[in-house]
Amino acid sequence: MTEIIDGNAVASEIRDDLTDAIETLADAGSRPGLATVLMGDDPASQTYVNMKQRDCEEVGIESHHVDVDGDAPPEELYDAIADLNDDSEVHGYIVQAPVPDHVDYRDVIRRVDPIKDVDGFHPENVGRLVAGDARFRPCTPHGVQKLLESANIDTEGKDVTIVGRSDIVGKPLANLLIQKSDDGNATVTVCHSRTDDLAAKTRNADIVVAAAGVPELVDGSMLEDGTVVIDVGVNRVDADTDKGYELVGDVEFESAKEKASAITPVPGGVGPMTRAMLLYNTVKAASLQEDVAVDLP
Ligand SMILES: Nc1nc(=O)c2c([nH]1)NC[C@@H]1CN(c3ccc(C(=O)N[C@@H](CCC(=O)O)C(=O)O)cc3)C=[N+]21
Repeated sequence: MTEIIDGNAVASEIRDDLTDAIETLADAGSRPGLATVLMGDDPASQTYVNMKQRDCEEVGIESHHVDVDGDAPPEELYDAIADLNDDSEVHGYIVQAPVPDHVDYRDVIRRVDPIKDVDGFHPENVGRLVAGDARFRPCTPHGVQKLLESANIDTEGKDVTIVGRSDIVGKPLANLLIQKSDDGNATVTVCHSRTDDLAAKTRNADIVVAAAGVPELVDGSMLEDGTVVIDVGVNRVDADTDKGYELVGDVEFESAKEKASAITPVPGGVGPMTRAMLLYNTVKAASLQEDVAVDLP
């Protein structure tokens, strides 16, 4: 039987576990604050922002939001960032990607105060992670690690094939999984659009993480029996539904499920974990800035 890993359930447990830490902070007189910044009106980004606000409410994190006009000059976004860096009620914030084409996301990230960088994208935080001294683990890779842990899937000595080399998922996840630690110790292969014979790499894997942003790129024919399959893809494809679209992963679920020992669905897999780990990083940011020790799950 293939185990369907329930990301909504694991994310809900993490939110529960975070409430203790949030109470500890409240007792010390501070409430963690998370802000989202959205430049432009990408509909997917708007959905995520709304979901994050609901998550915050549920656990007792104060949520803030800043909209920047999609046609505004980059400086307007930089000003919003400077304001958030100065705002003592905001312990963490993220600038929703993608930003409009006339803005360079790297220039944006460099302006975020690293202690408030709950995405973990600032070069200082990337460097710390690579050096094995992560301050904020990027939310999606961290969520993948927590999902594996929740399903009792040990990564030690395992062959993990990551499909996708993004700065947000593939690269940081590869770095975390090769680290000498209980949630690392894996042998990692990172594949991408120029990889020769992708199927040979996925067939060799004990664990496949699909994070390429290509709908249904990985199917059952590319997997050996017993593989653990983690689907990071959240692709909106046009469909005849109420919303006019359907959410499709980077894995062809039905055929992959026939081979997998465990698999994450889309929706309801990695997505909710990404949001839960954002709350986690926000609590950690508040703990660091307020100098109040907390127990994190
Ligand atoms: N600075 C920045 N940080 C991010 O972390 C970031 C970003 N930009 N840009 C876009 C991606 C994507 N992302 C998702 C988060 C949650 C779900 C999620 O909760 N998905 C639900 C359902 C979503 C739905 O129904 O549309 C699920 O998979 O079950 C999906 C995708 C965060 N990202």
